[in-house]
Amino acid sequence: MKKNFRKYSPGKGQRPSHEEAEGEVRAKKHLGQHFLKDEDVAEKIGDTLSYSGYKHVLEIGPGMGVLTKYILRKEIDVHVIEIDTESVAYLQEHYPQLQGKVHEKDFLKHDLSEIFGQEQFAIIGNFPYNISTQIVFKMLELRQYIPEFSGMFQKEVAQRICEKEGSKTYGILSVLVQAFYEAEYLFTVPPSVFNPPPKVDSGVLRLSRKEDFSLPCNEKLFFRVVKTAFQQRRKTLRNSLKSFDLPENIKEDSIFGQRPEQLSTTQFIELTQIIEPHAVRD
Ligand SMILES: C[S@@+](CC[C@H](N)C(=O)[O-])C[C@H]1O[C@@H](n2cnc3c(N)ncnc32)[C@H](O)[C@@H]1O
Repeated sequence: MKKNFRKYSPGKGQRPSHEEAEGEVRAKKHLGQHFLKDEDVAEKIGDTLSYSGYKHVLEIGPGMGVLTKYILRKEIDVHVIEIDTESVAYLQEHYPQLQGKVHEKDFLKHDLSEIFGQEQFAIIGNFPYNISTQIVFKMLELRQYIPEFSGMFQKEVAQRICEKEGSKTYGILSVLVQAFYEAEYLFTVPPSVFNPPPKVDSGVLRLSRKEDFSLPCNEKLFFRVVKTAFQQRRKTLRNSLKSFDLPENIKEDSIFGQRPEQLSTTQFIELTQIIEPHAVRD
């Protein structure tokens, strides 16, 4: 990591400190606002997408645009979605090239087909940590439109998403994301590069959708099996998955004798295939 962090400045020259700068957005805790003040980190995050194989990028939560400005340098159509009216006004004033592409909406509630139709788009962001899990679940729901996803989460969340089986932090997010995406933990970012600084380290990851991302099992059932198994993660699968009306001839030493954190994504798919003929259809 470089030592001389450059201060954040939206093209108006250096300022004594972020807190003192006039006309900037006041950080609101309930919106998870921790503004990045280090240009090198912002540029590095901007470089985490490949910008190929799709025409559009959506940035979630641009705030004052510190990351946006690096995405705008790429040859790609950039849209941003921001819930905070004050940030939206700031972006409209400082980034005229975003005209018509700043969506003042809640990412979790907005229908993104209103922006991109049925076209493919990548997602990037320094995400609001208070809704990180919901962001990942929405991305999974829309996976057929999202070939690439990168950005910053609380370090533990980023690590959990990329974790492999056998670890204590391996869980629902790891299995569900890795069923459809290659997940890479890229680098750690310290609290000192934010204003206000969060209490914990942050981590940047990249998710690249697998070429064949349709599972060889009932996908709805796969989600249910994974979630149910991890709700009682200390039980063996034969106990935690009782509600699924399992086959009667389960052997002790089979996959069902294991705990969920021991199973790879592929084994969860196999498990779903075994359960599928017995599962009550919804
Ligand atoms: C951690 S800050 C990052 C801001 C900016 N990208 C940066 O790096 O300085 C998260 C941003 O997400 C925005 N945000 C929070 N909840 C949101 C939601 N549901 N939909 C869209 N934006 C949201 C906040 O207003 C804030 O600007």
